Amino acid sequence: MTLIKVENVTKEYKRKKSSQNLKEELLHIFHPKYENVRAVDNIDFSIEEGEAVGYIGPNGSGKSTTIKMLTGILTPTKGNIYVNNRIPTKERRKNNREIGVVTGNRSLLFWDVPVIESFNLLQKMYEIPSHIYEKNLREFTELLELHSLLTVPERQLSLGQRMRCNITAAFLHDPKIVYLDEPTIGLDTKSKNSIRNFIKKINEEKKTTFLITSHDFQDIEALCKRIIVIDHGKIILDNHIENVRKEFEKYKHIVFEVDNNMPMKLAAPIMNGVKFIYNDCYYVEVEYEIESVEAKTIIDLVSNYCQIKDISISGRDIEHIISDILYK
Ligand SMILES: Nc1ncnc2c1ncn2[C@@H]1O[C@H](COP(=O)(O)OP(=O)(O)OP(=O)(O)O)[C@@H](O)[C@H]1O
Repeated sequence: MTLIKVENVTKEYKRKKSSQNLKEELLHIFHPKYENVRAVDNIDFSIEEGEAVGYIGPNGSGKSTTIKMLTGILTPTKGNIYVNNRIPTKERRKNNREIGVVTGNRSLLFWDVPVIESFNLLQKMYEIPSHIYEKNLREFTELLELHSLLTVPERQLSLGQRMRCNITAAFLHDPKIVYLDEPTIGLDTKSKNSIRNFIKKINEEKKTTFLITSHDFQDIEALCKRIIVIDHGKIILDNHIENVRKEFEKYKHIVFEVDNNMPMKLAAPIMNGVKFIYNDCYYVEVEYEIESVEAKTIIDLVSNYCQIKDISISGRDIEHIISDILYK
């Protein structure tokens, strides 16, 4: 079932025009001039129930604007958005009950009261039946290790602790869809892993649908099978990560563990599509173009010069592939 449908959506902001000189600046105080900024430009996509989709793009490409339209905070300038068959801006209250939103820079908790009090207030706001609330609270406290944090006010929590509590707050009412805007920004590896494991579990067990923006590609690779890439407000790619890898991956690396000190770079013949990246007494690293050379050819070549003890072959990570698509 399609849960999110975005059809030919454009969003323009009105922004005060900046002036070039003091005279113009003074004139603008009395007669301000405005210009339109097109943050999202005729985008189209749909997301099925239970999918976890990575929404990726450089700073200012239109990700947050899209999420704000999906949550009903902003109205599209053009086009249609349907979330669970509703127009979010027209049925905001109903929409709000079915979604959760987590952003790295806005909190769902009250600053000065113990975390558990914030959770209790959310239960009342969302009218969560007691048995569901208590079950979720118990489960999430366990998964995100919140036991010692529940009695502490938000202002006394570290960034990672605050994010774990915010994630809990966003999931207490069993939302159908969760928008995660930079959920692991500024966190250490342990906190990132704990949040990723939690999201993965909820996605798998409750079939919750996720749209995730993150500049950390490890979040995207850990959580999403599909990515949508937006640049200057336009969608430039919408595909499964594995398909993107297959389509755009041009090079692979082979690292050989060897047991002699042959200067490969000098000894091996120069081959088209093959580059010696590194070699010392123990390791040789080769980059090869997958279209023109086979891994076997390189293995045979290296084995002519060295005793090979171990081999590992790796592709380029998705971050580099996307960066090539965006910037080349
Ligand atoms: N309230 C606003 N008024 C005017 N322009 C805005 C407003 N909000 C965003 N913009 C502009 O719209 C464009 C898209 O911004 P948006 O915040 O959606 O990008 P983003 O992809 O979320 O960026 P980031 O990765 O930095 O969070 C930018 O050019 C931004 O300057």
